[in-house]
Amino acid sequence: MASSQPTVFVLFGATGDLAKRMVLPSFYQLHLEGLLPEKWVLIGNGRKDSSDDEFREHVRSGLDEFVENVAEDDWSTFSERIRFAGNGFTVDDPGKLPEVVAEVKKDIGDDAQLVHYIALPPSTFVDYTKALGAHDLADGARVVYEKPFGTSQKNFEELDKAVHEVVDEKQVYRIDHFLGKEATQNLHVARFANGMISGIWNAEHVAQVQIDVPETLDIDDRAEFYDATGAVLDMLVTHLFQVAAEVAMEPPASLKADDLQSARETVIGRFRPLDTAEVVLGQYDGYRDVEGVDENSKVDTFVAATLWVDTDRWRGVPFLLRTGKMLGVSEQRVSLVFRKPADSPLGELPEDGAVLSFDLSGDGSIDIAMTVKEPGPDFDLSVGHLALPLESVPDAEPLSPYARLILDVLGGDRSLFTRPDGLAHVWDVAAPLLGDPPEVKPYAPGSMGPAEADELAGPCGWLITGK
Ligand SMILES: NC(=O)C1=CN([C@@H]2O[C@H](COP(=O)(O)OP(=O)(O)OC[C@H]3O[C@@H](n4cnc5c(N)ncnc54)[C@H](OP(=O)(O)O)[C@@H]3O)[C@@H](O)[C@H]2O)C=CC1
Ligand SMILES: O=C1O[C@H](COP(=O)(O)O)[C@@H](O)[C@H](O)[C@H]1O
Repeated sequence: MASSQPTVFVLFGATGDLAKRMVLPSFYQLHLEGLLPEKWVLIGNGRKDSSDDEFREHVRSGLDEFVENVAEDDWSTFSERIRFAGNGFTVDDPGKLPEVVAEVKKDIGDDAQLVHYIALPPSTFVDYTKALGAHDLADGARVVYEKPFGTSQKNFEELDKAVHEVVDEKQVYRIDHFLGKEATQNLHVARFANGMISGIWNAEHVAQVQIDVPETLDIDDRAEFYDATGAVLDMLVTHLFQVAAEVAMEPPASLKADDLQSARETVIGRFRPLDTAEVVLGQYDGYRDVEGVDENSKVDTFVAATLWVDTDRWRGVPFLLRTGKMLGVSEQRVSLVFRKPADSPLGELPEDGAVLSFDLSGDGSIDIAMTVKEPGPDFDLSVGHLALPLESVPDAEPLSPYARLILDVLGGDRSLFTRPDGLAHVWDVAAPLLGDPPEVKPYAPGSMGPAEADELAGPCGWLITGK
């Protein structure tokens, strides 16, 4: 639950794509489910000088697009708590924000918790952080940073320094929304709550781990952002590394924020720097024709990589990571492929005949693949599948990842947010790839990426085939 303390939520970048698609619909979900404090106000910020009503119209059109059936009563109680403070926000000129914050605090209480959500292009994070300090809006506030927290090692270090000059680490919430997914949270619950799983979560039993996030999505709406970023920075070193850390971490002392964060950040420190011979980069045919993309762009829209985790638990087990745009299928799956029993009396067994997997998409699901006798007169082996959709769990009320993470910010729980020590290691792990990337190979839209990526997966192959 969020705290009951009155809250002023300032959304920087309130007119942007992320705000419209994720943050505002999630806030609305929390409002509908009664999970927000009794007294709260959301103040949108932007560079234009829009009125409260103009911004409310903008919010409403976003909800109509991304939320099913917005009821008028619900909208009315939601919209009356929405304000807009325009004219930008810089060190030299704070625009209207300080005066609107003061007005709102007068109304809901001077002790209101201030939460700043920075949903802006990453290039602006340093300046907005400095402006928070310059205009006395940082004291005691919580500050949420969107990903990526740093666009290069140098930029990460500069941002980290700027942030810590203005706020204490305990005030900082760095979002990686893959950590907020229901099925991602179930990675450690499945493992630490179930004796049948905890004992086999290691190299003795697991032959390989696949973290596979192919997407059919293109990049049309975000061409400029994407062409400056690419799949490695957009997905691999952010979401896929964080999920790999969730799988690979040692048992935390408790599931309290500090212990869980430490377990995740410590294991990132044991990721071996990537070997570019084990990385395949790709770009889909037609990418350079997209408006906003450089006609000679060499940006990667696909990456597959083998990650090695140098701990006793995982030494020798490849973590196969893959993601890309315009592929044949959209899935988000973490799979632990188990070793075949040695000297089985059943003879040759399928490579993918024992797999525990977590579907991270939507409300999430936990699935098991196991080798069984194919029912019938003959003694043939086949692979059967069991699925546990998490929404089918009694009393389940799944939250979207953004709703989960916003709720945690309001409640002051930093367990599912990243820390700078882990992020600093991420740049070390990625350095060989960023410094000397392999050639970007072409692939056909609708395929599963360059053929070279298939070789990384070994005899098991990628479990998601797109067929
Ligand atoms: N969109 C997505 O799907 C995802 C985005 N993210 C992250 O969320 C953040 C926001 O992304 P997104 O919403 O797509 O970005 P947008 O490009 O839509 O920008 C958000 C808003 O920021 C303001 N803005 C843009 N450029 C500047 C600038 N130079 N200085 C000050 N304000 C500026 C604009 O508002 P105005 O004109 O009103 O000032 C704009 O509407 C990024 O860090 C991104 O990496 C993370 C996951 C997914
Ligand atoms: O952060 C990002 O994530 C999305 C995939 O996230 P989803 O869970 O919301 O589908 C990805 O498409 C995008 O490129 C990336 O910026």
